[in-house]
Amino acid sequence: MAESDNTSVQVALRIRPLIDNEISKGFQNILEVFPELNQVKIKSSDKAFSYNYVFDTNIDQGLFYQKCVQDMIQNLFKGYNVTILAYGQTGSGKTHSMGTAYSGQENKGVIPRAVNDIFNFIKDNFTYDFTVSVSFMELYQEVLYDLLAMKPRDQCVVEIREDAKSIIIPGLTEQPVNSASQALEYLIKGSQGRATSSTNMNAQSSRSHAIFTVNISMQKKDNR
Ligand SMILES: Nc1ncnc2c1ncn2[C@@H]1O[C@H](COP(=O)(O)OP(=O)(O)OP(=O)(O)O)[C@@H](O)[C@H]1O
Repeated sequence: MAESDNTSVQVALRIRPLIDNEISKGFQNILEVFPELNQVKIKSSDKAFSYNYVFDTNIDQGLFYQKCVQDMIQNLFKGYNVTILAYGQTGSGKTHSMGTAYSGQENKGVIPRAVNDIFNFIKDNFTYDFTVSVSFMELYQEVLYDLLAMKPRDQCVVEIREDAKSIIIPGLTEQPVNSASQALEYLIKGSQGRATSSTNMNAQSSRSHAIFTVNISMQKKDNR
């Protein structure tokens, strides 16, 4: 993944700042952070936890991406699958960090930054022809929805199947894209169709899992 070791799965802990609502209720941060050791300690106990990366509340979106995601994007062009997964309880900052609810803003998260890097790599590469497509799905209450089907929600349901080699989703929309902005338009359109409502811990909770996939095929120009 990046500088700290070469294992195929790495974990980054990002601690989000307290939001206004929490500050007004007197909530306090309970973690002591040792970024240089990639460790956190619960202040009231001796319990410490280590990760591949630990980011304190002051890390900005750009540095977060640069430190723990950007290097992985190169691996796509070496033929690897790259998965970036955000895990945490409601309100912990998954949508913010991933940029799934991107609407064109400056303070963008991982997905728009990764899409930009993918197309920058393609633009600078003259050896290969590239074909890129995107898909976007949502798992909500055990039902899988195709967020790019552009149909009424009850007609967007797709099924998960398994063939001899892999998991497949027959009928899932794959939109061909030629630029970062085109790919991000689909991210914006798809995320507008997601189920959201409030939880006790997040006024704008996603209430679901979302998977945005970028498929890249590359063919050496000489081989045609
Ligand atoms: N690093 C951060 N800096 C500033 N604000 C943040 C950060 N991370 C999250 N937030 C804010 O915290 C709130 C909750 O974040 P977010 O919606 O991303 O959580 P979530 O994990 O996706 O929650 P859910 O699972 O309920 O969808 C939002 O108001 C978001 O803007």
